[in-house]
Amino acid sequence: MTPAVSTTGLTRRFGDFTAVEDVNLSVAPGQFFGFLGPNGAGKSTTIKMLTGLLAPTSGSIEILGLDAATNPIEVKRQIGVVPEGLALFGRLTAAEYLRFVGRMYGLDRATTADRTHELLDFMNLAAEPKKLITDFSHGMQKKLALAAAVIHGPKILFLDEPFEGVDAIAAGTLKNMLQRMIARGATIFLTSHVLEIVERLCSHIAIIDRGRLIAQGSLEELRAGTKPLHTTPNGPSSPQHLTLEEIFVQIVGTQQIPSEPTTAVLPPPKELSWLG
Ligand SMILES: Nc1ncnc2c1ncn2[C@@H]1O[C@H](COP(=O)(O)OP(=O)(O)OP(=O)(O)O)[C@@H](O)[C@H]1O
Repeated sequence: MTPAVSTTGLTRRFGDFTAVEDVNLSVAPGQFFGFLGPNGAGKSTTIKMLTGLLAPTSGSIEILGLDAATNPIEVKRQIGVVPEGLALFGRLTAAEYLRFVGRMYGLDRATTADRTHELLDFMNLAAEPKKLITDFSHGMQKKLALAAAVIHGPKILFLDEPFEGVDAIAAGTLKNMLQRMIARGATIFLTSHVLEIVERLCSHIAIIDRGRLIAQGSLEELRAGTKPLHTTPNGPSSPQHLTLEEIFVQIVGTQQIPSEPTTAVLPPPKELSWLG
């Protein structure tokens, strides 16, 4: 089966510093994929390259079998992105912003209006229609960024630290949306430095440390430590027979694994029939 995302020898240097080195990732369609690693490991740099925001120094990226370097427009049609900095337009209202994004993706006016309405409702952002995005809380901005990332019904969604600074209720709404997309066959690639988030949501995981991929596999394989973990040929020694937590503690060098916001409260299910 053609992978949803695959990279070969993906490398990014900033001057003399190598932020991402020889990363070979493979994400199958329909996977909820967690890209885990401590601060500064290279997660954002990798996701920026996967989404066309940053050019690799070397190596290649394929999205749904398309070479990302030679098919940038087609790739952008198939993906949605919530980047680290959210990249919203602060002087617009949420509805104005979603309408703008929908039209940018080539949706017709009626479809854009319908989806804008549905998404604002789903994300509980419909109560203050005149409020400017700049006056939104961080959690509201994250929800809006996710709404904008899915308005065109992408097959793959990339999220850089989607739960960072988000309260339990907003986190519940975000998770609800992501699980809905997975149920409809979409692929999700999220970065996090929080083991708990990745363990709870993701079916497959890769772990990056100091720019190098040190593990990749299904959650069960990595948790059990029964299957040798994938390592890059010249990478660090294979962390075999360790649980995911032990691997992560080894990387981060502390038992103080950051914890997720408290239990999520899911809003009642609503229909977003075009999603996924
Ligand atoms: N534009 C840049 N110029 C120079 N160095 C950079 C640049 N962008 C990232 N880096 C460096 O590359 C390394 C990886 O950064 P990156 O943001 O990818 O890490 P991360 O895993 O996403 O970390 P965090 O969890 O803290 O967001 C860091 O040492 C960072 O300082």
